[in-house]
Amino acid sequence: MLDRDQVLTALNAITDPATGQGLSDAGLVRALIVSPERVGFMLEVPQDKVTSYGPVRLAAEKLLAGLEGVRKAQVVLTAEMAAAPPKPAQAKLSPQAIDQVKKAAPVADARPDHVKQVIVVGSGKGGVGKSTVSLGLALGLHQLGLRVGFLDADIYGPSAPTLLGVRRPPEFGPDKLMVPPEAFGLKVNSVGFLVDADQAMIWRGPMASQALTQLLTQTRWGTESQPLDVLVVDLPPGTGDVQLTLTQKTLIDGAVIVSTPQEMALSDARRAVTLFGKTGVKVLGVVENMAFFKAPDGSEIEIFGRGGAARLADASKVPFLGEVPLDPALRAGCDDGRPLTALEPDGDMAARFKVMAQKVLDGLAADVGKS
Ligand SMILES: Nc1ncnc2c1ncn2[C@@H]1O[C@H](COP(=O)(O)OP(=O)(O)OP(=O)(O)O)[C@@H](O)[C@H]1O
Repeated sequence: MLDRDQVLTALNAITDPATGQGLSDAGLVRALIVSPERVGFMLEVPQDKVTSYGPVRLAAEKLLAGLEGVRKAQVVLTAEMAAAPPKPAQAKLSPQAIDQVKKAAPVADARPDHVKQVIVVGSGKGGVGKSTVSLGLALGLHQLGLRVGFLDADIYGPSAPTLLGVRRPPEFGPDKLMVPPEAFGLKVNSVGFLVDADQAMIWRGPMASQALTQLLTQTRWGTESQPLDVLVVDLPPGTGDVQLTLTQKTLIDGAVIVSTPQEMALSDARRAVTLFGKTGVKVLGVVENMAFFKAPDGSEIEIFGRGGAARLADASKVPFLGEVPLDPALRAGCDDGRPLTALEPDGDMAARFKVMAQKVLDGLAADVGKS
């Protein structure tokens, strides 16, 4: 089977009319998908040159279709995003830096098409269970009867394909939008579907931001007749440029912050609460993950301490959404692509996430339609 490098090399046989370089070398090949069924990519060109690149798109598609073993080839022509805002230092932004970025690039005032509400789930620190909690919340919202999408925006460590056991990349529809695969009732898209995890890890800020923008705006999350009620976005950890890009690309209705009980995690979570507050995003609440472990005798062992997230929420005057216990079954479900709360919708874990989902809904503007 072809690999990515072979495809990128082959695409260099087509010349970019603007630079005279091969398409790959010119950096025009984005979101390349090489799977046994198909090869495709987004040809991303400056906004004012989209029409003139029509023949290049056709040539690229023809070239891909002619490669050995390729059954289906698809090249989508897309306009480049507006220039990225001045790149803040990764992670830990000072309030002054946030203010500067805000001035440079205004906050978005619209959501992706046919999406009623967008919530983001963030954490100051990595590894605190943000993806696990995001997915639990998304499934909880779905169990409350909403149409829910799950966007894995963790560019530096996409986990949705593993968490949900979905390996199939999205197809492109006739409207050139990605049609997200569905899993456990959720519409899912992830940077992990578009690139190898190792490749995503080395992306620089602006590229990561562009990939995120494409996932957000070029996915058919809903339709006119069946709009998505809530899109849950699992952010990368930290308070860096991806978080800020998002506030510039979509209206965000609220943010949920996940923390473990340890002070180190809490101080980073506090920073995340501040970041969203500064960028005008309503903080819907804080979740304490790994709050305790329930021993076989029923006692609750507080391995990492307990209650810090509730105190943080209190001090920051935002809601405390609830505790998630440390549970080997939750971990196993994540590793196997069979989420515990979907498999046991009446279990204790599902009940916890449903309560959190309800609190999230209570915090959102009341126009989320149940359908
Ligand atoms: N409450 C829990 N009980 C048991 N295991 C958990 C729990 N929460 C998370 N885990 C496990 O901890 C690991 C890290 O979780 P997860 O990937 O959700 O964290 P994360 O904050 O999204 O990480 P990062 O963003 O740094 O990649 C995973 O193996 C997950 O299954």
